[in-house]
Amino acid sequence: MIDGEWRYDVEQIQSDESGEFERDTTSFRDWIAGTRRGPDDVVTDGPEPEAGRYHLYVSYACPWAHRTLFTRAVKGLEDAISVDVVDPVRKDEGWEFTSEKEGCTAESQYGHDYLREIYAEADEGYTGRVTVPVLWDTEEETIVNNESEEIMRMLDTGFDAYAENDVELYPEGYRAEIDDVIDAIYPVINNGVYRAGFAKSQGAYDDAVADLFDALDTWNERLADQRYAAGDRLTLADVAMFTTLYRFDEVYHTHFKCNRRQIAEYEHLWGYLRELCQLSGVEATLHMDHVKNHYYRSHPDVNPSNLVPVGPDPDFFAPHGRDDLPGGPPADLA
Ligand SMILES: N[C@@H](CCC(=O)N[C@@H](CS)C(=O)NCC(=O)O)C(=O)O
Repeated sequence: MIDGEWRYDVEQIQSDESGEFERDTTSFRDWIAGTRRGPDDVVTDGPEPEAGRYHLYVSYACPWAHRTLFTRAVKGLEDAISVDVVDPVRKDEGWEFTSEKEGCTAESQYGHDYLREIYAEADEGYTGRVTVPVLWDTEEETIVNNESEEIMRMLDTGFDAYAENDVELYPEGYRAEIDDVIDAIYPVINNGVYRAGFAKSQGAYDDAVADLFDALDTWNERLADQRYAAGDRLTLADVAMFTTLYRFDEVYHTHFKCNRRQIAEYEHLWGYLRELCQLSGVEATLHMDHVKNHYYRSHPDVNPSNLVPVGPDPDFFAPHGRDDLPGGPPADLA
């Protein structure tokens, strides 16, 4: 979108001169009062946390949006924060609301047909990409924030008064480690799969794949005797890791050519992924049909046939075998 106008001529996949995928930075970056940005950084101004005031726009397909849904689910914030779900397939008009399709909803605030209209509600001269997730403030009628890493922190740290579950994902004593893990895995794992899949040169692809599998090898070893990404407790670091691992074998391995190994071939990463899928509330956030339909049918440059592969159909609900490791899930999620 440029100056509030939807543009059809913008490159879907942006890259630099070496062929390396370049992700735009997001532009709505406000914070809700009382939430925690970092170990020593509690937000003092901004809109107040309230039940029923904030609304999420998500795609079930998107790993970034999935972070916000996962956080909302494990905290038990479903009644406090409402959600609209876009059509998984993104075509020329961008993210669309098609309530007749399985798992999709109408746009509940204004009855809009496209997510870009929500961006225009927030800023009629908006210039930038129209991405999910979006955290919407129904009182101020604007976008609070459209950066998943920040939204998950806000949902975790600002809404305990309205949460059904006693789950803290950014607990004292773990915060520096959580931040380190989130920062470390972003370029090589979370964005690493995109760097591989959207590379426009062999060199950029080779570098991305090498970084990605080096990181997965390291994490597989680390998770052999460590239950979660930042230690013995479930934290935001796991949320960040999870949404990429969940899509890996079905999508990134094939569609993004991250095919040195599948997650199912890594004993500890695979058990870890299964354990997270099996936490109470998480299954409702898993929509592999949306995931596969989105990736294989929304990137004509990468998959011109638009065909969606049948497999490999991993069994995320097979026993995970991690109960003997120190630590474990919060009681409300066991
Ligand atoms: N940095 C953002 C990235 C969000 C993002 O790129 N979302 C994708 C879907 S997976 C999107 O909406 N892409 C639309 C586009 O780039 O035009 C975040 O973490 O929230």
